[in-house]
Amino acid sequence: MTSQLAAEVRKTKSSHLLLEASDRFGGWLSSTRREDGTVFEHGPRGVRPVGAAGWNTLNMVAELGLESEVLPVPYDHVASKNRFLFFKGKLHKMPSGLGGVFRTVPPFSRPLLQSVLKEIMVKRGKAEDETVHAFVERRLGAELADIAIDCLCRGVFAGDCRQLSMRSCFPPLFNAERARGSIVLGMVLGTGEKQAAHMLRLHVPPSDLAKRSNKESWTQWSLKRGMQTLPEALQDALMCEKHVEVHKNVPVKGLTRAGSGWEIKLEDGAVKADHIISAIPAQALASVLPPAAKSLSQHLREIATVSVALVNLEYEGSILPVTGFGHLVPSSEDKALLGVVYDSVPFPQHSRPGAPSTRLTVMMGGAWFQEEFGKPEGLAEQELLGRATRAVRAHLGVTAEPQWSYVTVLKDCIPQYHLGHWKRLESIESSIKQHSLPLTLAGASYYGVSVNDVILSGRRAAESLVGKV
Ligand SMILES: Cc1cc2nc3c(=O)[nH]c(=O)nc-3n(C[C@H](O)[C@H](O)[C@H](O)COP(=O)(O)OP(=O)(O)OC[C@H]3O[C@@H](n4cnc5c(N)ncnc54)[C@H](O)[C@@H]3O)c2cc1C
Ligand SMILES: C=CC1=C(C)c2cc3[nH]c(cc4nc(cc5[nH]c(cc1n2)c(C)c5CCC(=O)O)C(CCC(=O)O)=C4C)c(C)c3C=C
Repeated sequence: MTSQLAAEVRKTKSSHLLLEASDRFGGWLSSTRREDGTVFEHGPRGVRPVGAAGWNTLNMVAELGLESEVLPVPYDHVASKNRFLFFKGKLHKMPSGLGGVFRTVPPFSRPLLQSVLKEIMVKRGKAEDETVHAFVERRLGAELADIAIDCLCRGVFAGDCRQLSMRSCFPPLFNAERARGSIVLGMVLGTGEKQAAHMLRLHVPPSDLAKRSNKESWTQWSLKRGMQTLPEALQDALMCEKHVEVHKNVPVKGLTRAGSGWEIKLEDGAVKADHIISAIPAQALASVLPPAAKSLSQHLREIATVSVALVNLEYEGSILPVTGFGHLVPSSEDKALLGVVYDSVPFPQHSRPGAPSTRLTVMMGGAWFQEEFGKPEGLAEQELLGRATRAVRAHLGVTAEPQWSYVTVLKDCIPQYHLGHWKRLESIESSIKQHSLPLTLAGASYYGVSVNDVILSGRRAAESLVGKV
């Protein structure tokens, strides 16, 4: 079958070939659509419409004809205003709005404003990079670092803020300190010409949909039939293109140099390419590069990933004691339990019509996966389901049994930008240059893990080649 594919590919005049190892496109964008209309997300569930990267994604959504599929969550929605922490056995609403900044909001022992004002006086750091925890502890105090930032890193990277790099995970805040000596001043005054020029280079004029997101102050959006709709629509659009071929179930097994290009080894057969855009995880790329690219492979292998155990739950009726986007759990409270998303609050349209129901997603593991669960392979679903429902009972007081559940282990699903990630990226880029490899990198392993970042990285990779076509 595959050798037939290799022969077919050689025969066609396609100038662009997309190869996907698995039986579906979209990677971690994965949604279950039940026959009764319920949608459960097993990967990302909301995309932020903010900034050039956010507009770029919405422009693509519009171009793919998905405007009518968009489910926006506006600024004044309860899911935008209410986000919780589970700390010392209790749920706490995170400070929001002006009131939340001036008042002391438990579990914090002083108003956020006090920490923010003090931040302006803190001396500028000198390190080339710093862990997220060290940076925030130095500038805003131990309490915010131990609780709020610890949670934030678990809810974006499923990662440990004591290992993650401030420079690579939160570049605007790192650059703000560098430019103005303070996060607060940097955010208020801007970080100077360098950043502005960078934004201009992005050149993302907003579509009507992106303008609408701005006008209506969306905080995030999803799609009526789930996030998986996006790669499906993209696949359909690509299949209509004359010079593009897309293939699934075709893992790239190896790469060797052939003249000025590559020979791509498939399971059975091979195809030739002038240039490769790699959108596979860094470690997967390392394992297919030729031995001559040993040092590049080594740097790619250093980009670690973590696994997440994800449990979707559906309960009969409206069973939540609070309403909001969900809650995060600091590692000091429970290392294994990262947080719970209250999916039916931001996206009630994904719930089955008729009788009320509550959909939750419990996420576990991340940077603590190995120490808490062992190897991700072969874990008992019942154990993970039990752990998830016990957390829902302890955190939310829900004693009912779920009427539907789905357990999955997402192995190596999220890259970790550990301390010194920027240096690794420099070594990777310079290795590609030094060996004149016709290779461009895209995807979550390098310059941002969000859906927006990843889509923008693909666009940039393609644009960098346009001159060569
Ligand atoms: C649980 C979870 C929740 C998340 N929540 C959000 C969120 O709310 N908002 C947000 O913006 N982001 C979120 N993210 C992050 C975001 O979803 C991911 O970072 C992003 O989808 C990664 O996309 P990617 O294309 O870089 O990588 P992947 O999705 O990993 O895709 C890589 C593809 O390469 C294929 N592949 C691998 N090896 C080969 C090979 N040898 N040959 C051919 N193909 C190969 C794989 O099969 C896969 O399809 C979340 C991630 C997870 C895991
Ligand atoms: C409330 C609980 C949350 C859990 C549990 C959670 C898990 C989780 N998230 C990611 C990756 C990303 N999440 C992102 C955005 C995001 N996540 C939550 C909450 C939880 N996430 C919220 C409220 C948001 C929106 C943030 C906002 O509006 O300010 C993103 C995108 C970040 C961006 O820059 O756009 C990513 C990436 C993983 C891997 C994960 C697993 C435990």
